[in-house]
Amino acid sequence: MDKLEPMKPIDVEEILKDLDKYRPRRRGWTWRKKLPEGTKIDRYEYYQVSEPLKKSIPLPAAHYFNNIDPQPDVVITSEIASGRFEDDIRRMRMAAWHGADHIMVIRTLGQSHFDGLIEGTPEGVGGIPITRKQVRATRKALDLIEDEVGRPINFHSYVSGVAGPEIAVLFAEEGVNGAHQDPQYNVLYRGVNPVRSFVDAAVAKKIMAWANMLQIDGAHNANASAKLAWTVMPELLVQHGINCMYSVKVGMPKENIALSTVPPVIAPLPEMRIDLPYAVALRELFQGYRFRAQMNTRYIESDLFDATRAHVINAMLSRLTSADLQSTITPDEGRNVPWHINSIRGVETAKHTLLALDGIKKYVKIDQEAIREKVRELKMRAILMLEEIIEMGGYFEALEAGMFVDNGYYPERFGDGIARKKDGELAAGTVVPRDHDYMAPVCEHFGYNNLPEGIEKPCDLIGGCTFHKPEKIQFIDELDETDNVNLRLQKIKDMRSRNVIKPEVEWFADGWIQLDMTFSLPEEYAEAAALAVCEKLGLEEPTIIAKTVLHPVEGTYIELKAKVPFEIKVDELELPKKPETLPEEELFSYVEKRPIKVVAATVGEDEHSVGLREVLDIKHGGIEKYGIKYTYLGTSVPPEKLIDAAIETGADAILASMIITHNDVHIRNMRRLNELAIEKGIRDKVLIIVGGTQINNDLAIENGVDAGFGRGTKGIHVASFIVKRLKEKEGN
Ligand SMILES: Cc1ncc(COP(=O)(O)O)c(/C=N/CCC[C@H](N)C(=O)O)c1O
Repeated sequence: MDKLEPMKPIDVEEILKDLDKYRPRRRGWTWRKKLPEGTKIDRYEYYQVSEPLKKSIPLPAAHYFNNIDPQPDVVITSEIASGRFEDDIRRMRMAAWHGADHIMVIRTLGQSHFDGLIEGTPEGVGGIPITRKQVRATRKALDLIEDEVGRPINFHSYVSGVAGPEIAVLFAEEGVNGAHQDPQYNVLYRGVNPVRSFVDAAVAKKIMAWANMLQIDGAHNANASAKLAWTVMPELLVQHGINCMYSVKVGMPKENIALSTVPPVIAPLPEMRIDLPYAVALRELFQGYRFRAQMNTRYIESDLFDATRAHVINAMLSRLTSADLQSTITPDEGRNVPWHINSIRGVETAKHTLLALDGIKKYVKIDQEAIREKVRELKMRAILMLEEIIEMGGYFEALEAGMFVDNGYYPERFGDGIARKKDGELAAGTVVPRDHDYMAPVCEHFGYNNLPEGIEKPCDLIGGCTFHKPEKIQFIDELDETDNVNLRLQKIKDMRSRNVIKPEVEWFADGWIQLDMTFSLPEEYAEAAALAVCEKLGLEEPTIIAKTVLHPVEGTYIELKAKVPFEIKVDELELPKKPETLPEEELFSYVEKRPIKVVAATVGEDEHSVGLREVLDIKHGGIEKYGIKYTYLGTSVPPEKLIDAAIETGADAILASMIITHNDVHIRNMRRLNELAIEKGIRDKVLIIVGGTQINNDLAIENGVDAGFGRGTKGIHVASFIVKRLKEKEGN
């Protein structure tokens, strides 16, 4: 398959075909192609955008502006890790269409403790088992997806754990474009021996540098682990410094070294006043490096709205300072492994906020004087901490003394840091000094290597290594016949062959749905009541995933997930009838011969007019475009007035917009219009057409009018209906 069928799901079996022969089309990271300042998109000016996509899904409000879908200059990450790569691939396509060009896959739980590579396609827990087959299939799928959207997509995972160097080689061989690599992560959060971690990191970083991979460091983990994250701000600067310098010393170019920066706090703290000086200090200290911004997972609760607000603030911080990547931790990380919808919501939030703040620095500047003192203080604290680390004898000694992730605001110390023994922890004593005659005939190998004189590259000694002779790569297909993608695809094939479907949240037809409900009960009763509702609905495994106390006794909002016990037969689905439209030429010529007049208004106490104006005005392709003349009476017009106007103007049709449906007021207004037209003796002379977001044709006809148009109605739909009816009544 050399390209995706536009309106067909990705065929995973096609992806898996000839995987042993697949070679990555490129190596290394790709940045977005920035457009010049003042670039016009439609009639609007932008200052921080990049080349547009060929295919994409714009933001919800784009349809007001000719459906433009500007792409910010900043790379946007979608973090995907359902545990099944065949479903991850589908979500990657969704995310790419919404504007993500950096796909990051979390690894299955504990992969950092596997001391070798794993093979095949087992299902993961909390993330995907990174294996050669999974990496290759995913990169091959991303090739197709990037061709479909028209922009390179960066595939990213993690080089850590006791098999870090092996993972780095795998990624370099398979064209992975970016990876987290920070030895401090191994030490502090995976309990790997410090010396082993740093030696492995040097080996891995050299390979990543050769593959031109972007590196993200692990500083964010400190303020995602500390009890009070703002207190580790000085340490974050130190951690970034350690990993940056170590990476430069190994030979990594600065433009490939991204500092992973997440804001230390969140509301109810005055987050911008605390986070902004930190963000400014970081960018001043690390000029020339890259910045990967990300909201702080530390504070993500299960409230999607709160997580989204945090996300907006973080992207705003990026625009007020600078960012090269904006990572979108899915807002649901606080409640379950990311679901499709929440991965997409995360990408939309980043894109929306970055566009909303496009060029904001033209009007809003940081008052460098006002912020100077705070920035200076943070730098001083970090420098003092570095000096003390040196006095303690260096990094490993400071580590043993528990200097890191201590909750004291340095130099304050609480003594609750994470201490790791230089000669202890996982894989202690496994670093063996290289003998004088040590020689490894492989390329990009860090450190002492007693190579013979005159060879062009080390692997010439063995006729090529896997970096220069990829045909030497050993591709293993599957090792576990009970846990692999072929078995999982069986279920998908079976359902597709029977043309049945189930709802899903992360895996194909996994059966899960999300419900929310509100009870006028205190929270514990509301939770019990919500579960009871699910039981009565016959749903399985109802589980509460979030709740909001609206008031201790007045009300509680509950969100649940539950499984549906049935399948839906796709063939039996009744698709809503699309409003028929006549060819535009036919509309123009009919109205030219037979002039049409309408009266239009938003009836009742309804002030919404945008939708109706779109249906009327030539600017939006409204009925005016076809020569139909309209008299617009405005908003909150009583039905009586609309009928009188129809009589005065001899209108052929009445267009009544009804957005408010509270207490069925829209239904009462429909019936009223019909009754009044009958009373005034014009019912057979005038078409009554109603419209609104909650309106549908059946409802309209049931309540005595001639047609009802819902969300997304355009002028051509209404013009076609009027002309069709007049033709039926008066002949051609
Ligand atoms: C420097 C480093 N190395 C390895 C791993 C992963 O390591 P394991 O495979 O889980 O052992 C991590 C993970 N960070 C948390 C998730 C990513 C976050 N959502 C982010 O986008 O930054 C890490 O930070």
